[in-house]
Amino acid sequence: MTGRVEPSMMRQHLRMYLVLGSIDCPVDPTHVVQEALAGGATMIQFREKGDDALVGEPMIHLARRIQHQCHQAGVPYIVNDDVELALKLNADGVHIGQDDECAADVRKRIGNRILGVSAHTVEEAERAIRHGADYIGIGPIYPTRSKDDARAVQGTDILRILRDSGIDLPMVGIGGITAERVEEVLCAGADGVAVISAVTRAESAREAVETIAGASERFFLRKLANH
Ligand SMILES: Cc1ncc(COP(=O)(O)OP(=O)(O)O)c(N)n1
Ligand SMILES: Cc1ncsc1CCOP(=O)(O)O
Ligand SMILES: [Mg+2]
Repeated sequence: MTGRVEPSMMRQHLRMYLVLGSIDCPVDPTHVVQEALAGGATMIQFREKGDDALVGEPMIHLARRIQHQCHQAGVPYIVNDDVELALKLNADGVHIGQDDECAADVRKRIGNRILGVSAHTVEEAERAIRHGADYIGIGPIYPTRSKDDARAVQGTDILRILRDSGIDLPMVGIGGITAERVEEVLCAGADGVAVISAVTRAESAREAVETIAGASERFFLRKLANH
């Protein structure tokens, strides 16, 4: 990568952002990824955490396999939390939260790779911007079963509050998002949706992604037509 990713490109990557690790998937996670990519996932985050999560070589092996799938599909591959792993794999980016390594330090370590930072308030979002975030992840928007230590549910109001405060950075909503909720999340100001269970636990990950991506596309086409 020669320079930092452009905000307009970042917004496209955030449209249908799949986040997953082995514990989120009732079947082989690489199968879920393959189906999700075929359905139109626009970015993938490897988030291998939780009680029964893989560690060591098996974790690295899975991380590499998913990275290869993303590379073949031309879709950016982001590593959650583990900056060391992201650098070792030469991933396209890293996502960190408020309890992880300081975003400014991560920016220095990863150069121009994509940096995503979780934020729950205007102050956290403004700090993430100062520290060099390319996008912010906002949530949980709705109740979630995929993150034990999730903060309080924020609803879509937080997205509106952030936009009304003048924050223009690419922004993705996360937490309990389903196809039926996509429009509400985008309407409140998000550029896209990040989902785990709505895709990983769907009977068909491909159809789940197609439905979510379709709802998103319809929203943005309507927005364009109304301008
Ligand atoms: C896109 C996106 N947004 C938010 C998060 C949550 O990050 P964090 O708060 O660090 O929590 P963990 O995911 O590490 O448990 C995310 N991973 N992705
Ligand atoms: C990682 C994360 N951060 C905030 S909520 C969440 C979990 C989202 O998972 P789901 O889409 O299954 O609610
Ligand atoms: Mg984290």
